[in-house]
Amino acid sequence: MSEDGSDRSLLRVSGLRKYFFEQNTLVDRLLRTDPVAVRAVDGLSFEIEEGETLGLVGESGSGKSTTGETILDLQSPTIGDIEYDGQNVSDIESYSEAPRSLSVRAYLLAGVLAVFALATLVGGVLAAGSAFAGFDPVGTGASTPLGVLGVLWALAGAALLAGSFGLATQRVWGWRLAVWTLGALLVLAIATLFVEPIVAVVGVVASVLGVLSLFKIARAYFRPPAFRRETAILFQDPFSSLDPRQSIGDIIEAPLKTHDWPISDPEIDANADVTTDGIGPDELSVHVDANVDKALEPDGSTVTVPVTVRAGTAGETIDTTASDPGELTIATPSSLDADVITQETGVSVDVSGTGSTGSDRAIVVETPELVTATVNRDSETITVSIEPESDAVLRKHRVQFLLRRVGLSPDQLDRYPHEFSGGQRQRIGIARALALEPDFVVLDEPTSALDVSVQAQVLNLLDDLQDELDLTYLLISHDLSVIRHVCDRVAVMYLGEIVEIGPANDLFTDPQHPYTEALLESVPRASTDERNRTRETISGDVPSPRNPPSGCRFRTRCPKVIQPDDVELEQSAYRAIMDLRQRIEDRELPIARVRETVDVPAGDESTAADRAELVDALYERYFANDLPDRDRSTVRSALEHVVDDDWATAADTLRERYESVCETVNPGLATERHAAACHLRTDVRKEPAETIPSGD
Ligand SMILES: Nc1ncnc2c1ncn2[C@@H]1O[C@H](COP(=O)(O)OP(=O)(O)OP(=O)(O)O)[C@@H](O)[C@H]1O
Repeated sequence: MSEDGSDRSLLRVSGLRKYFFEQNTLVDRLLRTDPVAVRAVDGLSFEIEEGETLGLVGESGSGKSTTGETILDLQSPTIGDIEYDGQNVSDIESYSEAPRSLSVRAYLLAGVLAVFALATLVGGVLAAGSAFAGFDPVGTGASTPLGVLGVLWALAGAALLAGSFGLATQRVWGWRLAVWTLGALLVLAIATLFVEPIVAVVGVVASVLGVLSLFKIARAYFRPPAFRRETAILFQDPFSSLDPRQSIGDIIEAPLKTHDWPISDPEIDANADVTTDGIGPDELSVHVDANVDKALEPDGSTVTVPVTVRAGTAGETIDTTASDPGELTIATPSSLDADVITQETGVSVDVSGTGSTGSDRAIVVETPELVTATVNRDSETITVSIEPESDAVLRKHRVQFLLRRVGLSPDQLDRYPHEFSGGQRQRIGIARALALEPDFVVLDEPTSALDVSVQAQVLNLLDDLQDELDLTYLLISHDLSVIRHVCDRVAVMYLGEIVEIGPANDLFTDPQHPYTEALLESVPRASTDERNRTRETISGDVPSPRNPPSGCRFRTRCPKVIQPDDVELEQSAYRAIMDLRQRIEDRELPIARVRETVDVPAGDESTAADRAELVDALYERYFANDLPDRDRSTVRSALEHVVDDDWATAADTLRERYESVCETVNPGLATERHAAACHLRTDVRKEPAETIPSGD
């Protein structure tokens, strides 16, 4: 729950599935091999509230990382909905929702493309007109073949014009149309080569220029989706996730460049808040660039630049390194040829010059860091223009700020990852993750590659950053102590499903699902009492996500699997029967080996007594402790069918008596705050039979 007590969901996931399809290549399809689905994430539904940390815990291979990556759209979901801040992620991603503001350069290039399209259209019409309609105002005297090409040029020109209009209005079809028509124009230009080489050369050059400008426009249009700016991921391994050939400054700056940060919002008004000292406001005008919101934080829909203008003294040198570190003082004398010396740490201004008006009074303008001021003075007015620093400077400042924020020195930005320790590298990873000011961060095993001694420092840093920046976290970990230490709520995953979800404290003190209980039991404890307790570890291997068990996926390993009403066996005996049944279904009983140990021949050569001996041997192999009479007789009857090579009847015999609700019905999670998908819970939801999407 968020700090103000409201429970606003930032992320809502419903029915999320992510299947990886194997044997799904063209060759497989030609050979008619059916694709195999690896059901990495299989029907997750949960919410994450603003400001909270949800932990995702489970054994290796349970689908935690795939869940995180699918939520962030680093993998596309097979099916299911992900809503972020009330909006479906696929809508946030859509092209029509791309950033509203385009750079002037992109508009300019779209204009160039339109002019080229228009010229092509006009040229084509003139050539066609001259060849076929006696319309030849500029005397092209085009031949019939050139006339035919002219018609095609005109058509392509019209299509390109439409395409550039579509681009300017941010439509996907505009992009496609422009690409296709430029391709067509290139072919036409080559065709024209055989008819009119000069026209062809002009056409080729123009088409190539068109293609180049198109790619530049595309870069501006097809920025990575807005959703990715609001979210980030911190990877497990700080060694492999940082490119060793890039300086850490470049590493942290990379997402800023990819997303064209800083981004200006044309809907934010910019104005100046001017105080003057010794200079009459009536002789002062201040122009503020509309895009200063790039450099300054807007307050609602307005960004205000505090500007102080004061009279300076001729001969005074103002060294801004000595001023308030949060502020940059830019000064110019009234003459415009002031000697401004930019240093890495600030700006010094020599105001010894005299004003063009003859005054020896200098003008000093103080503005916030990251905007620059230029002063112009004529006999009537002093004009101060405020504009943001260049994007490159703003990005560098941001990188320095981020480095400071994660506890590293901003001077280190030219150094390379190998010069840092594991903990420091993970701090660099955090700085990179936070570069675009995300609201939601997936932390994928953030400390598991680190020394124990630095794990706590990194976790504390993440905690501080969460408070300071109102971050919401999804923390993926198999380390229960990390989860317990950090998370508000916890979801436990097993084979692609959430088996239990609830507040961290409730889940750790009162686990509801046998899998959660087993996971908690498997954690080594520090105290002697605890160490001596009997630890019930989970038996068996995790089944394959290619063919997960029916019903409850944990049932093949569950120490509490539910027996049918008329069966009352010890859990271990029931488990042994279930395991035997599974082996029979998989036809994996080592009959031949057991036959050798008791020296019983195969097939018709064996007598009834031989077969009984073989059944005895098999029974003893799997049931060291004898079963009650009725169960012994059922199991032996099944084994007899096995010995007679009738595996199907053997499996049916066992299924008839021992089939558990755990295998026939998939338990779903109830909507309670603390819920477990287990038939032992009275509030369990019974899931309908599922349909598996195909690999198409
Ligand atoms: N690209 C892929 N192609 C096929 N199978 C995949 C792919 N990525 C993951 N899987 C499978 O999906 C299942 C879930 O993997 P995932 O990495 O999400 O699990 P995890 O719980 O994060 O495990 P770990 O803690 O080991 O990272 C695994 O069985 C894995 O083999």
